[in-house]
Amino acid sequence: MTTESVPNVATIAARVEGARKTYGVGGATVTALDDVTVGFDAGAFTAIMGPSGSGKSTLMHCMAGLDTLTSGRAFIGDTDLASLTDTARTILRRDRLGFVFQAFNLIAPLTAEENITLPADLAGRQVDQEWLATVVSTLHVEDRLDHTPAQLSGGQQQRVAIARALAGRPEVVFADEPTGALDSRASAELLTFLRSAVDELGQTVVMVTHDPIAAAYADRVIFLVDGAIVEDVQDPTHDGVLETMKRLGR
Ligand SMILES: Nc1ncnc2c1ncn2[C@@H]1O[C@H](COP(=O)(O)OP(=O)(O)OP(=O)(O)O)[C@@H](O)[C@H]1O
Repeated sequence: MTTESVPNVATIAARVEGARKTYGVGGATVTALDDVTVGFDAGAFTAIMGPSGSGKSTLMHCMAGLDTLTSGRAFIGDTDLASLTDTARTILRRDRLGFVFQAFNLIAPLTAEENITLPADLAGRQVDQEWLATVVSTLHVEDRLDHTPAQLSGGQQQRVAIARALAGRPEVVFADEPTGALDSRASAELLTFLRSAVDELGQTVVMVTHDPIAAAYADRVIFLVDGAIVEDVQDPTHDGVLETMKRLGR
């Protein structure tokens, strides 16, 4: 078989196969993920939605090596997370993934720039200055780099947190309710920047959200109910996402 005959499939940045996650034992067992198989394309922005308790965070945490599956497999690129020791998983998270959480988790006494380069500095890694300059200018924080978090607005702090997540040029950025603590203007700004990280910087973003407006920024939305994927929508619109949420009765 020549390479030309190999179908041109998109690269999958992260995926789970037959993922199950249960908590507790005996009668008190909760099934958080119930046989989920899904892949997330590299260079795409995917949202994960679903009602409270449907398994969104569990799916993200198991894919990002923050938690382990009860059965099934989780991969970052070609790396099977179950094949790694705890230490190797920690290093994979540090070196290959980026995280944006609802709480910005910026370090107060450090400047924006020091916060952005902290993960690389802790790992003893060189920061790619050219990439860093592109990231900070895409996020419009280049004139705020010597400010401390207290001197920045909430939206600016969140952009610095995104710059920190992107600084190591991660294979996947996992964002858990990144707009949860922001007003609508700062949310729109943040989502626009996540969109540019995908469109202009070629990054891969997977975002958990409850917000149909936020989900409409994504290329694709998957909906979870009771730990299973019930809808998988390409090019979502705000109205379409609302309609799906209504149809799912949540
Ligand atoms: N550490 C845990 N121990 C026991 N049960 C848990 C634990 N973590 C999650 N669960 C249960 O697993 C199910 C899925 O939880 P998960 O946090 O993934 O849902 P979610 O969709 O992210 O919810 P939310 O939108 O409220 O954050 C829920 O029933 C939850 O109560």
